[in-house]
Amino acid sequence: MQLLRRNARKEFSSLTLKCTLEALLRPAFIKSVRRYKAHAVAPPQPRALSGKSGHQVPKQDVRMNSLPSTSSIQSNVSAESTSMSIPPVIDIAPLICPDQHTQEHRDQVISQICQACETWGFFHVTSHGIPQQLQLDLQTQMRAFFLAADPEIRESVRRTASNSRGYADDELTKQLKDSKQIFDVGEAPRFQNLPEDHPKNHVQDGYNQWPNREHLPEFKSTVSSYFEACTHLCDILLGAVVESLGPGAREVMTNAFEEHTSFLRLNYYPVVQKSAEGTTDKLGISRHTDSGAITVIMQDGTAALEVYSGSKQDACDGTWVPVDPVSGALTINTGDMLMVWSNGRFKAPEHRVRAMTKVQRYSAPYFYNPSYDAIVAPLTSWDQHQSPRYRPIVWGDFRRQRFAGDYSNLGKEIQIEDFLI
Ligand SMILES: O=C(O)CCC(=O)C(=O)O
Ligand SMILES: [Fe+2]
Repeated sequence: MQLLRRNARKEFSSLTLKCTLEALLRPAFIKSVRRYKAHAVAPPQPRALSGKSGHQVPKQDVRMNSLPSTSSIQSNVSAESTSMSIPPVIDIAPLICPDQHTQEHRDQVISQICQACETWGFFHVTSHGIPQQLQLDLQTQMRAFFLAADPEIRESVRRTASNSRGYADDELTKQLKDSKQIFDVGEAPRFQNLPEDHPKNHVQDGYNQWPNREHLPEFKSTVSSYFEACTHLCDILLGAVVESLGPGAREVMTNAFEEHTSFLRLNYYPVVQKSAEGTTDKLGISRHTDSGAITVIMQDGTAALEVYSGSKQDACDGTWVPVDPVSGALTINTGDMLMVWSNGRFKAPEHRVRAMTKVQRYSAPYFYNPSYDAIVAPLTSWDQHQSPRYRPIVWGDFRRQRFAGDYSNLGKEIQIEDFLI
């Protein structure tokens, strides 16, 4: 583990912001236990698990994509987009550079994050420490990969039923084919002196496949750097919310993420065919919740992501609310595992992506997932009045079943509701 972290450290040597650099290098490359301690913060007051806590999600209509096409990221996001952004925008500088802020500031930020997780399950973060240049570089590589004229560049890394990592253009969400193409990559291999596809480097999700260096020389290093930066950001975000989940939660999470199985997905949404009215009934991604703990989404400047304001899975009691990109921010959402750990207090929001009818879109969600053998069960000590609402889940089993459903239509896909007590 330490060795891998040390290799990743090299990737950041070009970062310039001192605070960012320190934040990226300091805790993420030492053992998880110490990572969380390095960011230890006073717990915010636990909030009651009640529909009345926090603000209510206002109802509003789906807003159609009105942003111009952009080839570069957040800097091109229009003012119109940001003013419509309803999930909160949280400046997390006090978490990224704790030495430069007071404990009070850190506590404020943590309580904002917890409130966002309890209500929307979505928020945007600024001052997150991931350099804009790295994001721009990632977008350049995404375009180079997905738009490469030679299809063999993608075909050579196509994922299979036994290897979830690589390229796909046939992803299913809730048994529906998404109008997008993806490339998935996970943690660097354990044995770096052996090829990535060596059996010793196979994990449950498979192994990383990389396009030929001759065609895309910067792809692997850029994607790997961005992956490590997201891991570090998620360590910090989880470290922030964990204190509010009661005594013992930090240790549980620390153990659960010791051998994290996170993966980064590169999404490309091509322009789909539309009707004479200029609309489509297709979706970039159908409604779903993310199955892991936390997702960090880098959106390009094109609005299409929406969160459901309704109360129930697959219900019709809410509306689709835009989660438009915010200049300089990354978009964060909570997933099923954090919802289970928090015993339903933090929401795993249903979200979807509209299909592109005018311009193509790119996004890069990083899914922060626990160890395969982590047993995820409700932590109830933060509210003694609650009994567990979910049965314990072995993350690796849940993940395996979800991937099987994403890969081929198995009928009803496993959902977190199946674990409700
Ligand atoms: O493209 C986006 O903005 C979000 C993607 C997403 O929700 C996912 O890949 O699970
Ligand atoms: Fe998602």
